[in-house]
Amino acid sequence: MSSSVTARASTFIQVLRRVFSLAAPYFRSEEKWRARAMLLAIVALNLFYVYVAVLGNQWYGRFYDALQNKDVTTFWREVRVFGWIAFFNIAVQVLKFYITQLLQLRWRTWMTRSYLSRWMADRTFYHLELARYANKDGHTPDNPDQRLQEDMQIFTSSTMTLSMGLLNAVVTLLSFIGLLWGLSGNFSFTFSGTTYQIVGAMVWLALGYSIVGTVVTHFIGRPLIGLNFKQQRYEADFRHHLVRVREYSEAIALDHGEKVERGQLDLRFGDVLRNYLLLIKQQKNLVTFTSFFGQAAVIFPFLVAAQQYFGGAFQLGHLMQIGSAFGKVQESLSWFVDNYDSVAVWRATTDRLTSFEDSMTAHASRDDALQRAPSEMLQTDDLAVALPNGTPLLAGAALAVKPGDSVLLQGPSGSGKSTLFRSFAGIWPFSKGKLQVPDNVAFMPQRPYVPDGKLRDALTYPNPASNFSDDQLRQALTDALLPDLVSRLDDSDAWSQKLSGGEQQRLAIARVLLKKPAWLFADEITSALDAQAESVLYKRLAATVHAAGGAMVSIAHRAAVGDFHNQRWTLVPQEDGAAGGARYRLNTSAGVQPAAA
Ligand SMILES: Nc1ncnc2c1ncn2[C@@H]1O[C@H](COP(=O)(O)OP(=O)(O)OP(=O)(O)O)[C@@H](O)[C@H]1O
Repeated sequence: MSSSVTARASTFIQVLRRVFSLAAPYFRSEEKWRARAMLLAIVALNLFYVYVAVLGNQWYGRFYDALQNKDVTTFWREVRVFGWIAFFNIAVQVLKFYITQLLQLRWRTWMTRSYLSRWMADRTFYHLELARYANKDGHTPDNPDQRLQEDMQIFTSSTMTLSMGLLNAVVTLLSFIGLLWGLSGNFSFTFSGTTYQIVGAMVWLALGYSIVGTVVTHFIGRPLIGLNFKQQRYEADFRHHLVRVREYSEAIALDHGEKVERGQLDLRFGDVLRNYLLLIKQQKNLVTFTSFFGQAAVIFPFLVAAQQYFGGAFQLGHLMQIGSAFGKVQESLSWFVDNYDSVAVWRATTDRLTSFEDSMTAHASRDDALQRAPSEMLQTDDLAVALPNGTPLLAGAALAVKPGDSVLLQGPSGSGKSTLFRSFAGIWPFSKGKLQVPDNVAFMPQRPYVPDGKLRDALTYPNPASNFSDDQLRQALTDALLPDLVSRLDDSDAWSQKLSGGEQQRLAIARVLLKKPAWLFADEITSALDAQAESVLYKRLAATVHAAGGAMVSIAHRAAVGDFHNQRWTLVPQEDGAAGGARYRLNTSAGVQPAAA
């Protein structure tokens, strides 16, 4: 029993630590003075709110006594006093609400921006995705979009609401417990002929009542934490799949994949529903208990004090004061009971944000096994490339590309050509060895990213369109064999959906012709183009990089592409157990045998 209590206490401390490490950075940030001032104001308003409640309780005594004594003068005076109490009550509530909301909003803004910066920095967003597919153990966070959007909103608002609620409860308890102690007098009862007296009986009763309530609530509500955690995850998975259907709408429609997608959506929505049902059932039990607990608390103090009241021990005002003070003490002691559901959601959110935070921190402090150095040429030494699950793909590669070269990289599908490019680009974290890379490099992936919006922005991505003149933009489109788009620079559209595959490839080539990099790594950039366009564009690209004093390395399956290159590297399958255990070895000695190779 005691070991389980110790374990719970240490879990509770861990949760508090997590909350602190998530919350503290904002209050230490460049906005700290404003944030602390607002927090202080909210605390002060909360304290004042409790003070107004104490005044309200005293007012109860005077007002009901005036009613009982039929004292009209006091009655009207107390009505005026009530007006003031109500005025302060309302004013404090409004101010409290407004400042709390503002602080929440600022906090969320700061936190979201800071997490976004970290997520987008150092390719964290890409590496976390790679890690997630590599580790199916659930340690890497799912749905970062949800963490950045929904979880941050819940965390900041719940942390404020719950912490201020708790503060309110503690201060209310401290203020009213003394009051209740004074009001409750001694409670006496006779048992086996002996009369016992309990000092401050009402306080002890409120305490006992609330402790029982808290324990029972915790017992009934504990599964809610895990269920809420899962609920947020299932909702995010469902939303994510909907977004994928939207993104790949055309491919799905062409494949007649509606039925499969519908099945997948039903599956994910099924998870949402099943878990939600469990949540509802658990919440129903909790609501049943907390409602009973709340209702019983209304009548409980009157039942206890009735005997003394009818015996003439005190007046109606005193009885009403006892009822109200008992209510306040019990309410504050039952803070946990009333907020169990919110605490469960808040804790699940805290866990999700902590795991996101941890994986970003781990990513930032990782050791890069690939040593990169700047150079005039591309050179690798003992380069090893593996898959995210650790399977070696390529080992011991020693490569060199000098300015003026143009290299064609070939090999079976899935042999690791694109992954080798990812290593050259420094984005593949599963690479080892030494790599020297020149600057002024452009990498062209198999599937170019074409953002929605104005065509000029898509053309210059990721640089601002204002870096280039309209003439330059038009020339690049013409050179990339996209004359029809020349007049549409200011048109806004979903270009990734509207442009054909070949047009998107030509748009990516136009980007390169515009930026004029010295080094170019091109991955299947003309696979959707006809032979004539392929020939024209490769020649233009080679001329661009060579004019800038660099070189070009291309991946292409089509043998004809060999005509535009003077060297060939080939990925050749290795025997099992060959050096490094890698699946492929890179043969760089083959010359280019045009077309027929
Ligand atoms: N993010 C990833 N997670 C797990 N495996 C991956 C990932 N990316 C690539 N791979 C695997 O690495 C291997 C090499 O992939 P890569 O895309 O480099 O091949 P490729 O030679 O360029 O193929 P293709 O000619 O078909 O484009 C493949 O087996 C692929 O499944």
